[in-house]
Amino acid sequence: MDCLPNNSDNKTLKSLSSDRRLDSMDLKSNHTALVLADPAPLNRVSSGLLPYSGATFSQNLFLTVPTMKAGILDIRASNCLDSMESSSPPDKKSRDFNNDLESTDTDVAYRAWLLKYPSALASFDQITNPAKGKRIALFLDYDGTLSPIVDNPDCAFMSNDMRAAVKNVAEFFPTAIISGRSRDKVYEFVWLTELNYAGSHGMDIMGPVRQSFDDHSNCIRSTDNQGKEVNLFQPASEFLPMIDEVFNSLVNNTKDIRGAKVENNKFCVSVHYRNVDEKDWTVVAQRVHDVIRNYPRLRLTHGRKVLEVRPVINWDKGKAVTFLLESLGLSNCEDVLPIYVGDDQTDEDAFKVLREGNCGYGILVSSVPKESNAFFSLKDPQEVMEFLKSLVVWKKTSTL
Ligand SMILES: O=P(O)(O)OC[C@H]1O[C@H](O[C@H]2O[C@H](CO)[C@@H](O)[C@H](O)[C@H]2O)[C@H](O)[C@@H](O)[C@@H]1O
Repeated sequence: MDCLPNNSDNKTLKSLSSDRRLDSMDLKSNHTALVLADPAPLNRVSSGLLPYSGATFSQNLFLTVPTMKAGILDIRASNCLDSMESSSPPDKKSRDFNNDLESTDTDVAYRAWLLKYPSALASFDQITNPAKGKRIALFLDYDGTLSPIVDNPDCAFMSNDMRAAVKNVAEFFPTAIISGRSRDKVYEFVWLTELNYAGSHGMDIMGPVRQSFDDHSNCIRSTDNQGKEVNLFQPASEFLPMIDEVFNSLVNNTKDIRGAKVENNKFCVSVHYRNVDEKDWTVVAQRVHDVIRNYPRLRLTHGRKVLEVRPVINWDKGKAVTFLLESLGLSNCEDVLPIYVGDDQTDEDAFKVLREGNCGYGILVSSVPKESNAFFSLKDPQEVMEFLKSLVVWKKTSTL
């Protein structure tokens, strides 16, 4: 693993950052266009942001998913330009291509977008005023939120400054990390015992012991790294052997594709194509399709240059937020203001829960205009850090 040590600072991380490229590519598979790219910025999205659409929730944990026609993988992301500038700065090719006029256009579009999703820094009072007399509960995504996006997923370290900011904020507010990564992996990156962790897009939650959860199916007692008794909620535990099997098949099926990387996130699998030559993206999609077509109980979603294979269950980051609020005894909206900060498509489920519950705020981390269920925005992880620091200052000086 060609990674720098865990204490690498932001400058070093920036040098590891990936190139911004034109990412759109239509992959024709029978009648349906397969498109691999980062989720599209606003001006490039035509309809539904969800890559695999058509799934509906049934009453229980399982999703009802329409049968996939053989040979058709319905990934409905639109053609898009990967312009997540904060995490994927332009490479030389793009810089040459982009002239000053385009930058100005981008700035104008971003400023216009900020009217709809105001900066959480500029609107700090708007966020904290309703929090007076309430407890703020903080939920943080990891990749692209606490650490910049880099080429090698094993090297997505957070800076020491960010770690200190998260540690400080967690002293004042109950704080949880909710990541697509396995819980163990995200803990290895964050390395703070003061937090609660949910891995595998919320399908692996470690939280405080709650007697009331003892009868909850899929909730067991366990111990954390410090030997403290905790509750472990793993709603997809029965999928573990299937996920391992699929992981091995995906590794096997993609091993000849230069740059492709398959990551085992315990209850889901990520297939990264960030480092794959664009001309081979079709092959990546086809190989993933070839594997998962044999598993009707698995579905495919789409993140930042990553295809995510996950169980068809009625569980996501939004459900994880609700579960954690309950676990932490913070589910009364009258007394609690939850704030969720995230950058990815999977974070939209959490933004939606807060928006629809009229309880708390989603903050989208993005340097490009994107449609979102969040209320506010922050440009990049650097701004996330400033926001966390501001919360601490506000709490220390607040008299309420
Ligand atoms: O929910 P998150 O904590 O945001 O995790 C989502 C995925 O993040 C990681 O992939 C992304 O970040 C990598 C490192 O910067 C980058 O190389 C990759 O292109 C991104 O998609 C992680 O590796 C995945 O397993 C997570 O599902």
